[in-house]
Amino acid sequence: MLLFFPSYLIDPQQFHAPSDLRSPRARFVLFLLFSFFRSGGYLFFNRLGIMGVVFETVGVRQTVGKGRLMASELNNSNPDHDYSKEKLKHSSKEEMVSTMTNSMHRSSSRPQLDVSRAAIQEDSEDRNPTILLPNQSDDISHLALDIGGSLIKLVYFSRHEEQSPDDKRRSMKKRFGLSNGNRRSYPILGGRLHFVKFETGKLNECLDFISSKQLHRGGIDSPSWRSGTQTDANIVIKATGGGAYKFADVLKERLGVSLDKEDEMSCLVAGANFLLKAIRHEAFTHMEGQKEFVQIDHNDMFPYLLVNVGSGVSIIKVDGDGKYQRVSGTNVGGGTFWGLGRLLTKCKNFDELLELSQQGDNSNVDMLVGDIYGGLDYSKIGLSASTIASSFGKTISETKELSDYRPEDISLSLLRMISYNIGQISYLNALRYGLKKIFFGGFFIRGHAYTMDTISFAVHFWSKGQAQAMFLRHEGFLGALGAFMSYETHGLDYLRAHQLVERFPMEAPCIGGKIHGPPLGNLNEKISWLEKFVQRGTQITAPVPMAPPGTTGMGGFERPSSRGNTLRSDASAALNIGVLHLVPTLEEFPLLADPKMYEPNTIDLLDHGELEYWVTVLSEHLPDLVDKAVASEGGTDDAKRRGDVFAHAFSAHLARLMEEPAAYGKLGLANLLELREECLREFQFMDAYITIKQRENEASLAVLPDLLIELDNMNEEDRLLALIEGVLAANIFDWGSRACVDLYHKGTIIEIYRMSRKKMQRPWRVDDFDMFKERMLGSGDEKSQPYKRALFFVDNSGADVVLGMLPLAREFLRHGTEVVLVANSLPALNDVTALELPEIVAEAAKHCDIIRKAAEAGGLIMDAMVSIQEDGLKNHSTSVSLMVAENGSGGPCIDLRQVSSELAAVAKDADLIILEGMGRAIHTNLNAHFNCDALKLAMVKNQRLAEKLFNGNIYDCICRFEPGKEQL
Ligand SMILES: CC(C)(COP(=O)(O)O)[C@@H](O)C(=O)NCCC(=O)O
Ligand SMILES: [Mn+2]
Repeated sequence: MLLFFPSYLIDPQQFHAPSDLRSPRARFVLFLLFSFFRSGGYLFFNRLGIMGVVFETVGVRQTVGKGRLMASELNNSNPDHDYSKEKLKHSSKEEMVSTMTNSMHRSSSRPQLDVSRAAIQEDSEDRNPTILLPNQSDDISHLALDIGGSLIKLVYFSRHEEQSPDDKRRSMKKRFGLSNGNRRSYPILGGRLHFVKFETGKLNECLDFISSKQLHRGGIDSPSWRSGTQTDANIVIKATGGGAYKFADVLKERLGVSLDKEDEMSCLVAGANFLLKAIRHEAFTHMEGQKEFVQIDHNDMFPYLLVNVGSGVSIIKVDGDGKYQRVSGTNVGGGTFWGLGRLLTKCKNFDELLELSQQGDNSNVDMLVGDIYGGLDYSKIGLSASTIASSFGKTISETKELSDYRPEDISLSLLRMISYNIGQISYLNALRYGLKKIFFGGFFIRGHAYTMDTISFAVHFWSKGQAQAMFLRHEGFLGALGAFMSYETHGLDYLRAHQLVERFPMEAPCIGGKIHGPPLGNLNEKISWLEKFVQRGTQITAPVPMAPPGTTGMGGFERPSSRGNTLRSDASAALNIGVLHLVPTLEEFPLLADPKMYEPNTIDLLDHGELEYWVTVLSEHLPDLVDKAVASEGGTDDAKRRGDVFAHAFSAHLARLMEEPAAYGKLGLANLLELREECLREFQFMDAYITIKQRENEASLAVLPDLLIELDNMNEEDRLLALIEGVLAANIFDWGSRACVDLYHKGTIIEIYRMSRKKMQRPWRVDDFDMFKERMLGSGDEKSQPYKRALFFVDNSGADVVLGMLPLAREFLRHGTEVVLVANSLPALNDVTALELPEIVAEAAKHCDIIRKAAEAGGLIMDAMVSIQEDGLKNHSTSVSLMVAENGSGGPCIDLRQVSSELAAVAKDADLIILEGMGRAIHTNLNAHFNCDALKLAMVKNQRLAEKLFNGNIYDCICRFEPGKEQL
């Protein structure tokens, strides 16, 4: 059998030599590293565009006196571990890392690297700067209000606080000749849209909120606010809703601002159109407790009926952007429910009333068909005995007083009366204009399952299934969003779904869009808030106990089943609105064969069993992850505190999603895994696996030269097989897999390799190697055309990239194929990032001419080494290039609907993509089709997944080769 791994890999002593500094090899590696670091450093441009150089001295770790280093020892979460010593030992390296991460962790979101890069105006080469950040556009207003009868809705914009640390990559991109393509030259905001609501009766709370965040002045960080150049008297805020008239003077008095009043209907329509076009999972149906997101065809969106259920109800026929007609309305709306409900039940607020309805039985209040017909149906006209003949009808014929009725029953009766009525009137208007699509918005609905089911039922029943009721996740914010859109400088019109990323911060599972008390200013306040929340023993997602299913009149319809579901204690928290991150540089991956049909996730988490399984896997992984995260920040008390709160926050998200899987939009495994990374970043854990990654990189780089020699001694065919085996085997080093981490505790790296290698016997579980080989090497005498450009979607640090993907890349370079290593923009588990790759490649290049020349040609070596002299680079060799591109992701999977513009640009000339690892090739993209050839390589490191997808076993390997659609 072919021994792919060099013989010294079999000897643990040897293998670990680089770490224990005893072998000549280790000394050599140290020497190389030393000279590398001595001679150079990491180049950054800070946000002002001033070049800063962070020098680094030797940063290689020692594990002196250890003969046998368990893989798990790479984990520095060992309880005996002295974090402070570790910190001291590596201070210089960590300083560097912290320089990088500090700049990075100003962003708690998906990478917005390009956005900030584009902001650098000194860039004279970009004649049409594509994106201007808000700090270049003082005139952009940041707040819009919709002041309704019951609620005030705020939409405000916050600019990205961060500027990217890696402007060196920006210059690299230029060197690749990657232009920003057909970008626009008008300003687009790079930042975040926030959605917040207050009760109108608590206007002062709302004004305090605006004032403490200085939202009316463009936010605390705005240049005009800081410089004091803007006086409040000049500030004009867009506002809509009746309160914009009623409270104009109060706002002038309290904040000194004037309101520019926008027409309410225009705002509703503008808000709805924006949401339907720009947010992928905005609209959904809700029938019998089942929520299903609806894919809106932007080319076939109009006409539709928009029903906005606020205090009153407006029914608008929408024919296009700015084209609409208010065709009807009803005065029986949310205000009616709340007003009557308050009088009749003494409830203190809308949500309390809504919650009460959960335990109600309306048949105690409503007159049913059966009450009239002696318990019988009126079947001739299709009415069952339980049909509501008359809402509140029972209360007239009896001699009871109000106090004799249960508030719960009254509340439910009211809710049903109003919901059916709205559903019915909407249907009649849809019928009147021949419309099939009815979108319901407004805060009456508040994501309340029973309300939505009731409305849906009415529409479905009366239209005999011809019309469809759909709801909007941002239901209550249509008007405020429309008012925001009316600023001429907002630049939002052109944003599309792929440029928006919705993030759910810590408080999302706890409070939704509702604000209690003063805003949380900084991380510390957030942490304290969550700690209090936890201490109070508040069950963040406490379900309300439900009354046993009661009787009842069904108002012409059968009972909507969602009534049996649990509801959150705070019904308004069911509004699942995150913060919308505007990332204008994200693009759709251009090689997707059918972007409209593309679904990144392989596993459907709508299947409750799947969701439960994956949530359990992530929960079980949590303690270990917290250990790593805390250790990565030096194990300080502050880090421990952040670690605890992170665990609480992430658990709260998981609990929320278990309760309502569609709470944050359509949920796939990729989203769940990315949520974990985002949550870590929110608590400023920027790279939990940094130490592990560095150590594995060092160990792997040390053995790379011998591996290359061994490979070079093989014939072409054997080598190709060995290379693919190498990629598959090395994918076992995955700190996100429970089984693998357990393995690292049980054996040495080498033992794990051995096991992994044994698995390499073909046929693999999916084995298209022969097809791939034929495409690469041809068959018989017929040589095949080499690929022009291959995109390597790399996965993990250490052996995976160094001993797996890099040698494979080298083989392609040898064939004359240009290679782009595509890596994460932000850290996720032990995945290698685009920022880390140039250094790794530079190290590898020291042992290999092919890599060196190609990396020089691609500008990579210069990137990691001393001088970035752009002029010098223009004359570099004619060898094929090895390049690096960031993928735009900060998770272990990849959604190809939203990739960095850099990746989109390099993809245009690619004729092969290689997706590697479980996250990118199995959890996502297993079923994706491309216009170019695709090779999907991964080891399946989860038993259940192996069984489910491949009818196989854990550690099975997948080598799937798919000729591109255009080639077929
Ligand atoms: C997070 C991962 C997708 C990373 O795998 P990779 O892409 O590195 O091959 C994978 O480790 C995973 O699915 N882990 C969770 C399942 C488990 O622990 O079995
Ligand atoms: Mn990975």
